[in-house]
Amino acid sequence: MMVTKQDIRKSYLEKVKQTSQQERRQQEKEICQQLCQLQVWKEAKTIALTLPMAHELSLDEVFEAAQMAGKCVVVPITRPNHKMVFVYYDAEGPFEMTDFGVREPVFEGSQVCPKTQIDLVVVPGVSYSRSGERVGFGGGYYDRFLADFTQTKLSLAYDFQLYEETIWPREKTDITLDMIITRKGVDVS
Ligand SMILES: Nc1nc2c(c(=O)[nH]1)N(C=O)[C@@H](CNc1ccc(C(=O)N[C@@H](CCC(=O)O)C(=O)O)cc1)CN2
Ligand SMILES: Nc1ncnc2c1ncn2[C@@H]1O[C@H](COP(=O)(O)OP(=O)(O)OP(=O)(O)O)[C@@H](O)[C@H]1O
Repeated sequence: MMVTKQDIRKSYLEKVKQTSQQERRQQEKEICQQLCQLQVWKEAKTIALTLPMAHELSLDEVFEAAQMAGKCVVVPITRPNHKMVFVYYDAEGPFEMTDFGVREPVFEGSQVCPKTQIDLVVVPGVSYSRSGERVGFGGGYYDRFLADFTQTKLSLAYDFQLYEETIWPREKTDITLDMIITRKGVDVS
């Protein structure tokens, strides 16, 4: 049987629905604790996060931890041709709602953070394999952005997001992550 990335996305949404809010919040807390123990986290001055979609692993804890540690947080704005820039996050906004249901800072007036300035990118996604392969929501935004990114790129995952093997077809443009963090700890490719 051929499993497509689309199948993986569908099955992910079902698993999210089947997981209680309480279970999700608990895993997020533990995942954040795992992340904060890492040397790359401790050393990172500028961290790229995302503003949430309802079904995604919440980064609320991570935003808070970053702010407590005095780190600089940048978030993405999607641009034409599946490009993405990261801008300095300002909780005060202004924001606008995208068609795909994520709040984004308004591009005009935002200060773009140069890619070379980012020490750590927390990459959103649907599912991952132990070798660091990732399935996202299908825009190819992160694959494009990370193609020439040289610092640390990692993802945070609920237990059900992590597959032992890459069971979906791998594309040449897919970028392999440096680490995947679950509540149990770090999986390095
Ligand atoms: N919270 C969060 N923010 C994020 C991402 C994310 O995964 N999570 N992204 C991570 O990338 C970017 C936005 N990702 C997107 C992914 C797909 C589509 C989209 O329109 N998809 C089409 C189908 C795919 C296609 O053929 O282009 C659709 O839904 O109709 C839009 C944005 C930037 N911000
Ligand atoms: N660097 C790239 N250059 C050109 N096309 C690319 C690049 N990276 C990805 N693509 C294309 O973008 C499309 C979506 O890719 P894919 O399904 O892997 O997205 P994704 O990783 O799920 O999404 P995202 O990165 O936005 O979370 C595919 O058709 C893929 O071939």
